[in-house]
Amino acid sequence: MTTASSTPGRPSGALPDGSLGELADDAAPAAEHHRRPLSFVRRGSRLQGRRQQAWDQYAADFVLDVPRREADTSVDPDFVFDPEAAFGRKAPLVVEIGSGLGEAVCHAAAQHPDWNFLAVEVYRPGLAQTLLRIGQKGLANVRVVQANAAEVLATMLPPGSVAELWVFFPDPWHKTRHIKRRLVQDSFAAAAARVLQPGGLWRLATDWSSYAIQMREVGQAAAEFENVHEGERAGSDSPLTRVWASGVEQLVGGAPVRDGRAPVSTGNASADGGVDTVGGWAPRFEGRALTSFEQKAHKAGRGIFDLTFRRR
Ligand SMILES: C[S@@+](CC[C@H](N)C(=O)[O-])C[C@H]1O[C@@H](n2cnc3c(N)ncnc32)[C@H](O)[C@@H]1O
Repeated sequence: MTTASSTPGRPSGALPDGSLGELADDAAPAAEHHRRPLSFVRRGSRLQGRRQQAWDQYAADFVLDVPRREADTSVDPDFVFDPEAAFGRKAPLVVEIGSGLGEAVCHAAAQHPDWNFLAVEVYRPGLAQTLLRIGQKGLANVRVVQANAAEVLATMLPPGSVAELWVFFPDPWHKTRHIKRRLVQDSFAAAAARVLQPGGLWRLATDWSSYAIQMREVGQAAAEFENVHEGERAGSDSPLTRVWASGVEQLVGGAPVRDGRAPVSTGNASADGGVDTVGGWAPRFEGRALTSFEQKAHKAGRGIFDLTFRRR
């Protein structure tokens, strides 16, 4: 395996600073939807110090060299990943989308040396940090790819090749005008269904109630999935009821919402006055390491929502 391209490209439609700007996704034709980098804005890809060293030392063995289409995070739609060739063995494949600094994927890979793990992330410093962890832990069962998850799911992964798909703390895009950028929406569920094997699990977690509700709706609306915890943790046992009652999401940056301004999270009101009668929440996934994102959420007193859907 060779390293992924180290020359940052620019997605078509991107601004000179590499960001997509406010109008870029509005301008995208519908057919191009899955390959538009809607869910992320480009951040610096420069590596320094230990991260650069880790990249130099480990990228050749652990970073997938995928053919690109237009940007350094795109994947040529004709490219199909061969897990057996990449890992040198046949084993259940776990794919983590938006793996960040690699905390969850590397922890799980150390716990399950008999499984293969693929970390999908657009942020190069995050991947370099993941390589650092791979090296420190001496892991042989992790590969990483710098790529837009939507394309990985739509074309790169073979159908039915994934045993578990993980999406932990995806960017919440909580402002109403940004909600369309969220990763987990109907098109994502269809792509997840394509890659998961029958009986395979799609695990999700978020600390944003409005995203949690959206995830629950997306999963329950997809005919290919069943909620493993249908109806569980409803009413006073629901993390949603607790968050609604706590008012924690009525804060912006720790301060109360100013008059006339929308609360951070939308959709907080329900017809029955703030009790979640639907439920369907999973217990906290014990295989998920406590990432820095989740720690920050705990510190701020935010609720954590877990969901698990099974591919029919
Ligand atoms: C809030 S962070 C959470 C990281 C990690 N899952 C955790 O719990 O610590 C979300 C991550 O998703 C990545 N991301 C966002 N959109 C993505 C996409 N379309 N494809 C791949 N990664 C994406 C971001 O770069 C970011 O690192």
